Amino acid sequence: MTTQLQATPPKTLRHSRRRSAGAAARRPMVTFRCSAAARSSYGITLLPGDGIGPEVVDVAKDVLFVAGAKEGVELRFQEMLMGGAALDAVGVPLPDETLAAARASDGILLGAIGGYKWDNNEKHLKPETGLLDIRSGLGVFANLRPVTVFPQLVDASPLKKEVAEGVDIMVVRELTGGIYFGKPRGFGSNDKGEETGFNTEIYSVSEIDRIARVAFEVARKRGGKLCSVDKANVLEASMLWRKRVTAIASEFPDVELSHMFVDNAAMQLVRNPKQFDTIVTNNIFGDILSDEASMITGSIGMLSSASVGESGPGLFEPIHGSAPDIAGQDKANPLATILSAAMLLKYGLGVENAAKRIETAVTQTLDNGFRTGDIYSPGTTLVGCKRMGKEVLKALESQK
Ligand SMILES: NC(=O)C1=CN([C@@H]2O[C@H](COP(=O)(O)OP(=O)(O)OC[C@H]3O[C@@H](n4cnc5c(N)ncnc54)[C@H](O)[C@@H]3O)[C@@H](O)[C@H]2O)C=CC1
Ligand SMILES: CC(C)CC(=O)C(=O)O
Ligand SMILES: [Mg+2]
Repeated sequence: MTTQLQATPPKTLRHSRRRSAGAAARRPMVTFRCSAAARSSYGITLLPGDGIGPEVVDVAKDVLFVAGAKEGVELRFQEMLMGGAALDAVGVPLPDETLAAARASDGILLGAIGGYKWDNNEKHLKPETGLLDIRSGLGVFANLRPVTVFPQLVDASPLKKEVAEGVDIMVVRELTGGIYFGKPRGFGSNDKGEETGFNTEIYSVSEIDRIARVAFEVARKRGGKLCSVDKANVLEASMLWRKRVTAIASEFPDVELSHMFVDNAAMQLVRNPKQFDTIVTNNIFGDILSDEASMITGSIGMLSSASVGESGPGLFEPIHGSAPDIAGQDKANPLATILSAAMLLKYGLGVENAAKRIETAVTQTLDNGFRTGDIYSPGTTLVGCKRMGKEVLKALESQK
């Protein structure tokens, strides 16, 4: 299935202008939609990465291919090196060829990167640096992480049934700014000669405004409620964040905006997650809160994500890491990556019917009682990563 890719990537976000009068109406608005002309053939870059990454991508690739074919869409795959696998093969975590191939493709499906072997590498030779570089290299500043409790998995959640059931949150995480990218950063020493390590949390107005607009757009299409999570009681970067999110709210009078400090948000997600509809937050808070929120659904192995920018292909990946503790044992839950493939079809290519097919096949597989270890509960059938993939494929193939 691996072939050469064609260029002409679709735009995943586009700027448009409202036609009505008024200052707010004249401001550019980011619209979260695919603007690609419908085509029948797309090139997808696969970045399996490390640990369980290749296991889950292998499974999701087949599901993606079949879902596309069912809708008359041909998907051509090209696998590229990334993360520790790239370090071992060519000495860098993000080879130029990988970034070029990703940019020239129509969508990117990434597994996960990282592992003990590279943990003590210098910063520029860490798999994680490759991940940050591809996100910024593609300009995918908006990371959407849906937190959806499948009714079949309510018992897998560590929360009480009445707290977990029906939870449906979209976390919109800023992905290419903040403390993961801020300068100065590094190691130094203080006036006592003690070694120090430091990073910088920094956001500009334009970075906040664009992620806020995406989040308001997303909230508008969902339950109309947006909660902005920050630490504006302490951090200057958060004070600016809150000021700008509040200012952008005037462009979206139909969306109800609230603000919450991140420490409270972490607590509220466990106490009463159903109070949230859409959450917008910075890079590091979004990283941490989405891992926390994943457990409401039963497992981190259930959470997919879509990362999109103003133009160019989107990056689609499960929110989990390379899980070295279970790698190579066929224990990984591939559903987060399979659902990321569905997001690729929906947000990346605009082939919404194919995305729905995958979602239906996942639901069917859970209805049929198949569970990997992380979402297992008594009375269900314990399967490995490969078998789970086969069951999803079977459900997909049985669709008309
Ligand atoms: N996007 C990425 O590629 C990410 C990479 N990482 C990297 O991954 C490596 C491991 O990091 P950890 O902190 O252990 O986080 P992790 O997300 O890899 O694993 C945390 C725990 O969740 C379990 N888990 C994760 N995904 C699972 C799945 N699909 N099915 C079943 N169980 C699953 C793991 O077995 C582990 O017990 C590190 O090198 C880290 O830097 C971490 C997060 C994101
Ligand atoms: C490995 C980090 C760079 C990122 C991360 O944990 C994430 O994006 O979820
Ligand atoms: Mg993370």
